[in-house]
Amino acid sequence: MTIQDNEWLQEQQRVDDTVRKVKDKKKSLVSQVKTVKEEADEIKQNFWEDVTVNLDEPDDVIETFTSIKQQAELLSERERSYRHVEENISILNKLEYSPYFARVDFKEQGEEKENIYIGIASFLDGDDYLVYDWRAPISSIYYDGSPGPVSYETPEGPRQGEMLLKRQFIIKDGQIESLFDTGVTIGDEMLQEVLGNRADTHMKNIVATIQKEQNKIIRDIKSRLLFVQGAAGSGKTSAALQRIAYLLYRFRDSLHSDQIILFSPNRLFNQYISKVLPELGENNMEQTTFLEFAQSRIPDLTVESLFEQFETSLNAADNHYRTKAIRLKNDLSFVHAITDYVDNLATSGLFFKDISFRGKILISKEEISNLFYSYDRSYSLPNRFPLIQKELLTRLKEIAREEEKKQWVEEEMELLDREDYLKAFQHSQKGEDDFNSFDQEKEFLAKQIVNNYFKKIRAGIKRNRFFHRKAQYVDFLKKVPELLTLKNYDIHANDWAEIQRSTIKSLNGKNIQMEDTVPYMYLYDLIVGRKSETSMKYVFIDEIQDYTPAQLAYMKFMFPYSKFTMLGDINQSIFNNGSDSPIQTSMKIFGEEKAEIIRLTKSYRSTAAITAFTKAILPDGEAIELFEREGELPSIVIEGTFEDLMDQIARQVERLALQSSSIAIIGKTMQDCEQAYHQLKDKIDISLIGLKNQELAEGPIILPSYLAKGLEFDSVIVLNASDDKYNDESERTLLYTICTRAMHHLIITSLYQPSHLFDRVPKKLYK
Ligand SMILES: Nc1ncnc2c1ncn2[C@@H]1O[C@H](COP(=O)(O)OP(=O)(O)OP(=O)(O)O)[C@@H](O)[C@H]1O
Repeated sequence: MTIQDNEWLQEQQRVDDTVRKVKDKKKSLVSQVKTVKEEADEIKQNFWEDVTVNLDEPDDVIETFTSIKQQAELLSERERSYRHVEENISILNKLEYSPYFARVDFKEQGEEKENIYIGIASFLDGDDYLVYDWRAPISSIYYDGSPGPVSYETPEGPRQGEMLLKRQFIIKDGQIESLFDTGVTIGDEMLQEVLGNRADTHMKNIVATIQKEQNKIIRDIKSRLLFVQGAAGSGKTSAALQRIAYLLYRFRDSLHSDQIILFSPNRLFNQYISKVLPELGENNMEQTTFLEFAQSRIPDLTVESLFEQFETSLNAADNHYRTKAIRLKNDLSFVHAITDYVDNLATSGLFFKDISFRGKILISKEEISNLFYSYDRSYSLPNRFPLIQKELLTRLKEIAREEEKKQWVEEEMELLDREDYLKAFQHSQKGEDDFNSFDQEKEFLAKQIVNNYFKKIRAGIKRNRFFHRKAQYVDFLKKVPELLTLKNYDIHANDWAEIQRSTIKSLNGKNIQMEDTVPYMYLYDLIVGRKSETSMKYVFIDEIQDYTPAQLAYMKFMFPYSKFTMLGDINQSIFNNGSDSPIQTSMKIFGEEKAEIIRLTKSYRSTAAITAFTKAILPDGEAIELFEREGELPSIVIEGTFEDLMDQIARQVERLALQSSSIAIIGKTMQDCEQAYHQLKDKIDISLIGLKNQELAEGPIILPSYLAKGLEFDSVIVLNASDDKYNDESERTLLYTICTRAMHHLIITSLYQPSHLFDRVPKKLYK
């Protein structure tokens, strides 16, 4: 549909009018913010002058305390309102630049026609909505409907009417750059414009062009489990982030951004998505990775990352055992075996550690065990821990008193410096009786010395360090053959012995393998008591296909009251072990009631040429739909020597740099990337991204496959996709994941024969 010049003019006038009002509003807020800030500064400056400090009598202390509290509250109220006004100004700045991106004309039965303009936030002139927030109930007709009869949900129930017009704008700096009237889908023209742009180092919001299926994900408020299976580049992560913004808006009185947590694949990804919510005027949710989460719960061991597991299980000689161990330990039945094992610990079988000091046992593990099992059976294991802590602390106090009289304390006293003596002297002066003897000073010092040493022991007791977590886990492993039929996992007695040996070796080296983390945490939680995260209302898990059944079960255990949103793509698994699909697993664990599965099939990231190529890598890629966007054919380049391969890559980087903002060379493992990096760094300007250096750098980067997860680049060069690099069928999904990171250009390089996993790709789809 063409838009008449005069209509364009009218729309520009409305934009001008809105922008003018936005500016006026901003002006008044800026002067307001100045006043509030000055007030806050003044309170800060005069804080101590305005409170009455008098500590003479108990009543005076209370009065002083109240006065300080009042003053602090006043300050924090001013600071809050300052922040609030600042946030509003920041939204107005965005509206001033681009007040809205869409207009729908809506006529409800028996009412006047309304022109609804939609932008990233609402803006009112008196009672008049000049701009509606994209999350307002009425805005959903823009995403879901096309001209004709439409309806939308409101908290009061559904509303019906007719949409008479659906129009889209691209407005920059207050000027309409493009204007389209659209039909069924949210304008291909607008999407074309948006997607044709170069990639940024950070993800952008998609509120102007959210598609109908994505909108379902964003606005779902009923499901306890929302599962999104979507092709690479279909907007899963984008939908998840806009969903968070939606939830924060919809439940703004009861939901806070720190009650939402997103589990992402790695830290690089966290950075990549960090700007989306602030751009929409919302605070970021909590973000973590499974590794960080596990590490915080196993502080005394170094937790192996999924990627280290990937690298070692690829390179290690004990690959064979490791693969079997991984399969078993990731399975739900292994988690159940732990529950059975713990059920048998009610009357005996718990492992404790001696509480020792200076090489001497203060309280032996036998004593602790006797004490522990002296409680009535009706006390659950976790309930006994606080009781035993209390008892141990009391005993420790008695022991400390004994200890104070010992020779070593005297000896330590000799080594004290003048200041310590001075303190002791001052203390003895303060004593209630006037008897200021040398003995009193000594007593005080002895107490101090012992206390200093015992602080650590006390802290340990409070953290249940007397429970021997490692020994318990090792004991559990020993009992596994009684709890499970290992043969069903193709594990025989000697395999199991080998697996145990390797686990113990890791633990002794203060490390824990990824596949042991969930069992290790779960065992501890069942015995000592879980510290579940009951305040989290929403848990989002991205790249769900890389989570094991055991991990998912543990998530449910840890977040018992949360609603889950899971996003994944079965075709992008790191380990393709061919068991249940993530959907089946999640349904098994979370139940099908109040669960919703949404499938996204259209891929928006890549040009049609790249999507056609990448979907052909998959045996069942037919379901993936292309978004028609022009671009050059992917190419496969073969070289005969490593040096030539590096020269080729350097040349390609130079060529692509002319047309791309972001270029990534993606290798299979870190080792591959390091090797290439050492050659390339002398030829081109390039940064190596690894587990230890997870910072998004400007300019060309080289990174291993698993760190590229969830990211996208204008141009992707696949580092040596030769047949011996990617030989196993299970690596098909990895190759697919790498190739689908490309938006506009995809170059596959190979030393000799390219991987046979490309064999099914028709020749016409690449150069
Ligand atoms: N409705 C949309 N409008 C504009 N851009 C979109 C839309 N949906 C997705 N995109 C763009 O497509 C690209 C891929 O989106 P996103 O990263 O969210 O996909 P994904 O499904 O999480 O991908 P992957 O699984 O491959 O990591 C991004 O550049 C995103 O901005």
